[in-house]
Amino acid sequence: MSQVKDPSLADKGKMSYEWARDHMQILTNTISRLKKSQPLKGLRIGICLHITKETSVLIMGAKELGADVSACAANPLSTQDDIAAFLAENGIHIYAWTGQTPEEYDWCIEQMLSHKPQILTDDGSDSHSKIHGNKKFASLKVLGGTEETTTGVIRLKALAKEKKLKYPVIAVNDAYTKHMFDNRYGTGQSTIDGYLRSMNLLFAGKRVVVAGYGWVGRGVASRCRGMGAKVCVTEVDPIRALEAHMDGFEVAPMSEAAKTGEIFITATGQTGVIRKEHILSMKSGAIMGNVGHFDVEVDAKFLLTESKSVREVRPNLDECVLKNGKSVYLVGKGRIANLVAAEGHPPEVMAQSFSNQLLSMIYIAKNHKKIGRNVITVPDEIDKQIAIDALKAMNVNMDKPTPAQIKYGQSWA
Ligand SMILES: NC(=O)c1ccc[n+]([C@@H]2O[C@H](COP(=O)([O-])OP(=O)(O)OC[C@H]3O[C@@H](n4cnc5c(N)ncnc54)[C@H](O)[C@@H]3O)[C@@H](O)[C@H]2O)c1
Repeated sequence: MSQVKDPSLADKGKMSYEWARDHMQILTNTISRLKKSQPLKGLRIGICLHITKETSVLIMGAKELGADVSACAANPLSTQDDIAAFLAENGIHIYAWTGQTPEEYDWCIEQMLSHKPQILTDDGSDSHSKIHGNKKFASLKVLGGTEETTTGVIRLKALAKEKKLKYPVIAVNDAYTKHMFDNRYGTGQSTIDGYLRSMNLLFAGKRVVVAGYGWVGRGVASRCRGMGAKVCVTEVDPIRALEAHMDGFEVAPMSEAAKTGEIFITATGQTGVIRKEHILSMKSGAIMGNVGHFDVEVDAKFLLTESKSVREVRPNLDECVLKNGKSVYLVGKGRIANLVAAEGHPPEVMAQSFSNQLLSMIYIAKNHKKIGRNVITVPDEIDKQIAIDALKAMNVNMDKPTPAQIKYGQSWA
């Protein structure tokens, strides 16, 4: 029995699903192409992803290809309740609502796992981690899994390194057609969206500090610059710091950037990036938040429990009056702001990510015995095909190398 916030939102969810579906041509074309052969027939698929309108297109697609799907959210605050209601009405076993307590979040993952998924798709690896760390699920026979995000891939690779990984996993995040586009352009745009919905202040002329210049950080920094902000990047990797410098951004340590920044966005996947000492040195009025996977980048606990007072001044924006008398602001409780304060990535970019997900599920179904207990990347032919499909969907034509060029490219003389 599914559990969602309000089943009466299903009609609204249907409209949202249709809007996303109609802008996810790459994915819907793939689903139509494969529908006849039913490559997921009879398979139980477990999904632990952000329950958004784009995810509903993936879930309904897996169902159309024959799967029995159970689902839960990959974050306690990111579920779109109308979409969850729509999925429940359409035969998906779903356990998701927005505003979950940590206990409810955990319970929902366990409910999803109680359907005994044979293929498990995760974003952040909380469900993969549960299978590996909780005796209750030790007997589950998972054929293989997929993982959507950088942080989840890091956790799975750590398991594989300790030789504890129980089944093969495809690191969907590592496909070119995923991280170069979703992490960069998807998060770039939806971060601006989340911050605007929460604070609705002007970016132009503001000093924005972006922590991390990986795929996400690059996208966020470039979109903030596009909005007219003066962007400063903080990094710990010398090559990425150099790249940010040559891309024309100021680069500084957080201890310096904290004193002058007006808006802060963390995108590192690391813990303790904006700490108490940074927060205390900020200017009154500073706004901070995080778009990395977990809520460990900004010290939200300090802000929310050790401030003189805390009040929600706008949706997803807490004003924290510090003991030093300054007021600073936290977006979305320090959780993934582009999903908590906005709707996550736009459908066109998720069509690429979720085509990778769907084709990886099918690959696992066919090849799980061959892969072994490893984390592998999305096969090259799938990645390239998605790029070709994406170009087609966007009406972009490219050149083909001539036979002479192919020969020249393979010669040494
Ligand atoms: N919000 C979203 O929708 C979304 C989408 C994709 C990925 N993510 C998440 O965002 C995070 C970053 O992903 P990515 O793909 O950019 O990873 P990445 O590995 O490409 O980049 C992370 C960068 O952060 C830097 N870094 C690490 N510690 C730092 C510190 N203390 N200070 C400053 N910089 C530091 C690293 O050197 C690296 O350059 C991950 O948690 C990932 O799961 C979120």
